[in-house]
Amino acid sequence: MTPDLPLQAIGWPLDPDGRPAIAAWRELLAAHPDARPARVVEQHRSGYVVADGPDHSFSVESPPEWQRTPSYKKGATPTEQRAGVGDWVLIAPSIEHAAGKDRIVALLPRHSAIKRGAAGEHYKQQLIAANVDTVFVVCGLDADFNPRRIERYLLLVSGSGAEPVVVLTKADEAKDVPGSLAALIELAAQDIAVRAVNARDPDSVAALNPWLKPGSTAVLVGSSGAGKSTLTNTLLGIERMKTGAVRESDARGRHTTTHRALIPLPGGACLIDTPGMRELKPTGEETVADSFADIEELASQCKFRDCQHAKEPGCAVRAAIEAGKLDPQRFASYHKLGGEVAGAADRLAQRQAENTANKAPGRSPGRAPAKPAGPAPNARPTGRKTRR
Ligand SMILES: Nc1nc2c(ncn2[C@@H]2O[C@H](COP(=O)(O)OP(=O)(O)OP(=O)(O)O)[C@@H](O)[C@H]2O)c(=O)[nH]1
Ligand SMILES: [Zn+2]
Repeated sequence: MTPDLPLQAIGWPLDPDGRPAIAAWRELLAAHPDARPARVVEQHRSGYVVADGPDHSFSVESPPEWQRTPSYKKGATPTEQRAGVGDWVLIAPSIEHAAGKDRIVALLPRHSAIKRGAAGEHYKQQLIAANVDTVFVVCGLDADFNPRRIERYLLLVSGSGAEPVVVLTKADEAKDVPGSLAALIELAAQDIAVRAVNARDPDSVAALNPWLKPGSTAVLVGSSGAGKSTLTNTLLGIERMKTGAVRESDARGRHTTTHRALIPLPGGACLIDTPGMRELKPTGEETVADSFADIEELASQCKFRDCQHAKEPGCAVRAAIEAGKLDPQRFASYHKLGGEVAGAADRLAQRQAENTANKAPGRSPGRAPAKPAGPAPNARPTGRKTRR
């Protein structure tokens, strides 16, 4: 079987026999004999732009159930279950559209998903990118340098199925690169790669090549001005993204696109650039213990198994802080993020309970009980007290 070269160039995974590497994808393809795969490269409010090769992208219609407002009470598809940038979809000619526009007929299951909690009163998740192998957490070695924000990104990436790599830009202008690297020493202990680069210099950016193998997909996340567009340009070798320029709003004066373009790189990898994200709320699905394994390890040595690491005698965490072995700010971050994840997990569980209640036959939509059945997907940092 001839491999689908254009598809492979935008990340379509094939097994050695030339078949889609994921069994569920093969099944969906078999179930939709008239459809063909394409990858979402841009998401707009009205529909999607998909690609079936590195040089061919076109707009398609979304399924009707994705066009409704995502209200769980009305049974519309939740936002995170609709396609986002990086998703693989099956497309087929739309019957209503004589013009020949294709329509998305299926969303192929994701092998990874980077998500965050969306701003707003109601619990919502927002997909940042799907089917990503590597997440480059980009942070400048200037005034933007902030280990706490990096921790927050790493928490969101934990459990996504993608590998995080911390990319510190502006190394050429930084005064104290070793000092900044030392502030991230816990990451190295967790086997998270950290690379300091000059994003404008191709030789320096080549340090990221191990994560940019042909067929792989990487996403750049980081705050505005961190150097994501600069990195993209250097990797592309051309002036593609408008570096440093403020992205314009459309004619109606509002942003109607979530601009997250998927860009094929000359070396055969794909890159997804995200706009700078100001808010990084956990979804409640994260595992704080994974991102703070160093603190969890210390906590396992505390005298009391339900130690809050406050004033208890025999607290190994406080002892480590006092001995200068644990950064008190990292501990504060652990506490803060732990509380946020637990809060989001409660809201997620409540939403799931409401969803179940509304789907139950003979029930009119209404408020679900405050304490839902079933386990919350996550625990507070102190939640381990019952486990020892
Ligand atoms: N000297 C130096 N300047 C850099 C480096 N990386 C980025 N810059 C500069 O920093 C500014 C912001 O970089 P951008 O690439 O636009 O940042 P961004 O992350 O894409 O920002 P948003 O598009 O707002 O999300 C630009 O003026 C870049 O030229 C670097 O490694 N070294
Ligand atoms: Zn303790």
